[in-house]
Amino acid sequence: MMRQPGPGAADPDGGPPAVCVLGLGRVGLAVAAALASHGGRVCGVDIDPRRVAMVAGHLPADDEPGLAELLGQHRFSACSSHADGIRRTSVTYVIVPTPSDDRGGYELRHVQRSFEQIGHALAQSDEPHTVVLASTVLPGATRYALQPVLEDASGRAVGDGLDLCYSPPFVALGSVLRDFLHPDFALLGVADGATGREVETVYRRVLGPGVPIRTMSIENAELTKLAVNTFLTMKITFANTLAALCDHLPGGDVDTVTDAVGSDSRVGPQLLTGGFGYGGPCLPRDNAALALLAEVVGVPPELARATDAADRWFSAHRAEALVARLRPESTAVILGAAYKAGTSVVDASQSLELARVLAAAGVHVVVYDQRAASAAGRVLAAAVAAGTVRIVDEPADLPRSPDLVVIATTDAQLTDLALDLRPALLADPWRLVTRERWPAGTEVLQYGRPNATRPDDAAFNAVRSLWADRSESPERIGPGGTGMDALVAED
Ligand SMILES: NC(=O)C1=CN([C@@H]2O[C@H](COP(=O)(O)OP(=O)(O)OC[C@H]3O[C@@H](n4cnc5c(N)ncnc54)[C@H](O)[C@@H]3O)[C@@H](O)[C@H]2O)C=CC1
Ligand SMILES: O=C(O)[C@H]1O[C@H](OP(=O)(O)OP(=O)(O)OC[C@H]2O[C@@H](n3ccc(=O)[nH]c3=O)[C@H](O)[C@@H]2O)[C@H](O)[C@@H](O)[C@@H]1O
Repeated sequence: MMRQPGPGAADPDGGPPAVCVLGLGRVGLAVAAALASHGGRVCGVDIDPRRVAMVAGHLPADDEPGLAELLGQHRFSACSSHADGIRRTSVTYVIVPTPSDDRGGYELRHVQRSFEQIGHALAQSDEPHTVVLASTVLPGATRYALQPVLEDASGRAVGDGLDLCYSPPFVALGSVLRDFLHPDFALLGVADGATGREVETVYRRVLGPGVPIRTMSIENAELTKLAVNTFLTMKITFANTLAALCDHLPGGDVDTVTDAVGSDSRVGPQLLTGGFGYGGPCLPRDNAALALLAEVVGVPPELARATDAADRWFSAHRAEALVARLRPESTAVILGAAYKAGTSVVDASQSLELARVLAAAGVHVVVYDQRAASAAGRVLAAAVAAGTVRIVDEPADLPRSPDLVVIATTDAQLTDLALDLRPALLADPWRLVTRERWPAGTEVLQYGRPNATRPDDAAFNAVRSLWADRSESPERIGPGGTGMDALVAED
């Protein structure tokens, strides 16, 4: 094939390397905008024309803080042609979906397709190029499943003017720009010691001098990404375990405990808030992937599995407890449909799972979310069609004095709304309603604190039995009393 010289390698203004970002989704669009905001020329490419149109400001962008202001800047362009985007740049970031597969790993078909497209574009040029995978994958995938695709399609070998790196961002939805530009560290996996220089140059410019770049092998970087996410879920689940223990302790208060535990610098305070369990497009799937890797190489997978099993157990147990408090035909309002405050994303939302459980028990459920109502409607389409769940985005459409209100996310405006509704029972998993605001006539249930408005002697008795005559100790204290061991064993 005839190779054409590409204009890619150097920026015409003599600036930092020009970057192509393949995949302008929830993460890619903001990452591309962040790269362009710091002086580099960036060309985004997406197979979805609506995402391409967002870059020029022709369509409203995602509701990421700061993103709208960065669209339409002259250094940031987008197109639908992989060849155009790649040949005008010297570094290509790939941030396309890697959905979970039925074993718990990540599907690679979108990344493979992207690597083919990059390979075909690079086959036409002799210019040096660096390909950086940023999507979440299992350790080994980049080198063993994806590098051959790139080499076959380009007719070039990695190491010979073609660099391959793995560099996933640590960004949470709702703060992608901030997290990308100000991370605790940047993670850079390189094919061998001599590669990755172009990416380091990009990072040095974008991230500033204070951010360490952890450069390591591709496989170590793949594992590091997975390790951070799975460690975070373990931390959240640990906080939820403390919350469930505090439910049964006279005067228990999970925030007092986690504040103190988190102030130990070996532990740290972040993601140590007991609440509603973890959801979203990322965290719920990463333990399954780590467990799969562990199992395949013969390492105990139980730690990762137990985290997920405990998370599911807490959700199911909390939902059952609410169902037990309601009669069929009762009305329940769930405030917040997204997996966390500040986003319209409903993937693996704990709130929608609760809606399903309550509706299945015959409760009339109304879910409120200003941003996520339409996405929630798609997820709960069957229940909405059956008339068991109603989804609204206007406070005026909420029923007054329902039997139950649940404040599902930490969105500040939901607290006022919950109080206005004057429910009989108010479930406040995140303990957002301060005691002086508890409305008269409403029973308030806060996860991680004993039910102060209706003290439950049975819960305290469970603790007292620790010191009772062993013959009187209830079975539930013994192993298996919660059914958790069965859950782990089933996985
Ligand atoms: N959502 C999150 O908070 C985070 C996600 N990640 C990882 O980043 C990756 C992407 O995630 P999201 O941005 O959430 O996905 P997304 O689904 O929001 O966006 C992916 C984009 O890629 C585009 N695309 C698919 N195939 C393409 C191709 N061949 N060429 C060009 N564009 C293509 C799609 O049209 C879509 O716009 C996943 O691996 C995810 O695990 C990493 C950190 C955070
Ligand atoms: O790899 C990824 O995709 C990303 O996954 C998470 O980002 P995200 O899922 O957007 O959101 P988080 O803010 O971490 O929250 C995740 C879930 O944990 C819950 N959570 C969070 C904090 C906490 O203390 N307790 C708790 O239950 C939240 O409500 C939410 O459901 C990580 O925070 C990012 O660093 C990572 O890059």
